[in-house]
Amino acid sequence: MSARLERVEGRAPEPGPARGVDYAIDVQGLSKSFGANRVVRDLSMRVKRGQIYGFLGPNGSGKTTTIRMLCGLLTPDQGQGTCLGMDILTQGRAIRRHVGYMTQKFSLYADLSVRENLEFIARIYGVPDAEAAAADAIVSLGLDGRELQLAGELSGGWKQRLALGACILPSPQLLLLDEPTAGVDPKARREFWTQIHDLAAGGVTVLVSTHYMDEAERCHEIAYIAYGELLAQGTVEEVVARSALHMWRVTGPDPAALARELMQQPGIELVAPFGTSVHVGGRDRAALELAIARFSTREELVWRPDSPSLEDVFIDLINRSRDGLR
Ligand SMILES: Nc1ncnc2c1ncn2[C@@H]1O[C@H](COP(=O)(O)OP(=O)(O)OP(=O)(O)O)[C@@H](O)[C@H]1O
Repeated sequence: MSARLERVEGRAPEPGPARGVDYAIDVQGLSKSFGANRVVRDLSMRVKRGQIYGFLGPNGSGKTTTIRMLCGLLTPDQGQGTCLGMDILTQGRAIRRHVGYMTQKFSLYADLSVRENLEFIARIYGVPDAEAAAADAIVSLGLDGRELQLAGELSGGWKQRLALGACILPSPQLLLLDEPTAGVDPKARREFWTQIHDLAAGGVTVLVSTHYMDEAERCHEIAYIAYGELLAQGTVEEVVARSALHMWRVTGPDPAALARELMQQPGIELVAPFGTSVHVGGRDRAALELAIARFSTREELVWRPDSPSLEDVFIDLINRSRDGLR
C-alpha cells in the first residue's frame, strides 16, 4: 500500500518505432516544471489514429499542460515525440495547422451570432467558401434554427457544440478537447459524444480530457494521470482488470456511520457510501475477507461481492500514488 507506484499500470509504450501501427500521438518521457513545481513527470503516450482517447486525472494533475506540449504550445523540459507524424519540439506550428484545440474557456465571440462566429473562424483558417462551410457545420452539428442567436446567449451545451463546430471547420486530423463537457447537462453531453463518435468514425483522432466516468467508458482507450505521472492506460476493461481490487457491497441501516466504521478496519482500503449501501474494497483479498468476517455477527448487514468500478480503480490509484509521494 505504501509502495510508490513506479510504473504505469498499463501498456507503457515501448521505445522505438512501432511497426504496422499508425499513431496520431507518440511521445516519450515528457516532463515539465513551472519553477519548482514538477507538473508532468516522464510521461509516455501513444494514441492510434481514429481513436477516441480519454485523458483523466484529478484537478491540477497535468492534463492541460500535457495537451499543450502535444501541440507544441509548450516546450517540454525533457522528452520527445511526434504528433501527426511531426516533431513536437520543432514543428509546433505545422502540427497546429492540423489540430483543433478546444480549451476549457469558451473563446468565441459572445456578441456575434452562431453563423457569424463560424464564418469568421472559417475565414481566419482560409477555409474555401467560408459561408458554405459554416452552413454545413451548422447542419452537421444540429445548430440549425440557432444560427442567428448570439453565441453569448446560448446555454452551456449549445455553446460547447458551437465551440466544437469552430474546431472542426478547418478539417483537423486531431482534436484536443480539454474538458469539453464540464458543467453540461447529461442529454447535451450525450449528444456531444455522439458528435465525437461520428468524427472519429470519419477518421479524426480525438484526445479528450474529462472528469466524468461515463465519458471515460465511451473512449476506445483511456489514460489516468495523477501528480503529473501516468498511472494507468489501456481500454477501460484492461484498466479495471489490472487494478487487482476486490470489492464488496454492504447494505444496512445508517450507511454513513457504517462507512466510518469500515474505514477504520485493517484490510479495507476503499470505502464509499452509495445510497443505502456502502462499496468496500481492498487489494489483499484475504485481509479484506478477514475484515468483513469481523462484521459477521451483525445480522442487519447484507454483504454481496461486487466488481470494481472505474471510479474505484482511479481512487485506489490516486491513494497509492499519494502515499508514495508522502
Ligand atoms: N503557465 C503556468 N505557470 C505556472 N504554473 C502552471 C502553469 N500552467 C499550469 N500550472 C500548474 O501546473 C499544474 C497542472 O496544471 P494543469 O492545468 O496542467 O492540470 P489539469 O490536470 O489540466 O487540471 P484541471 O483538471 O483542473 O484542468 C497546476 O498546479 C497548475 O497550477
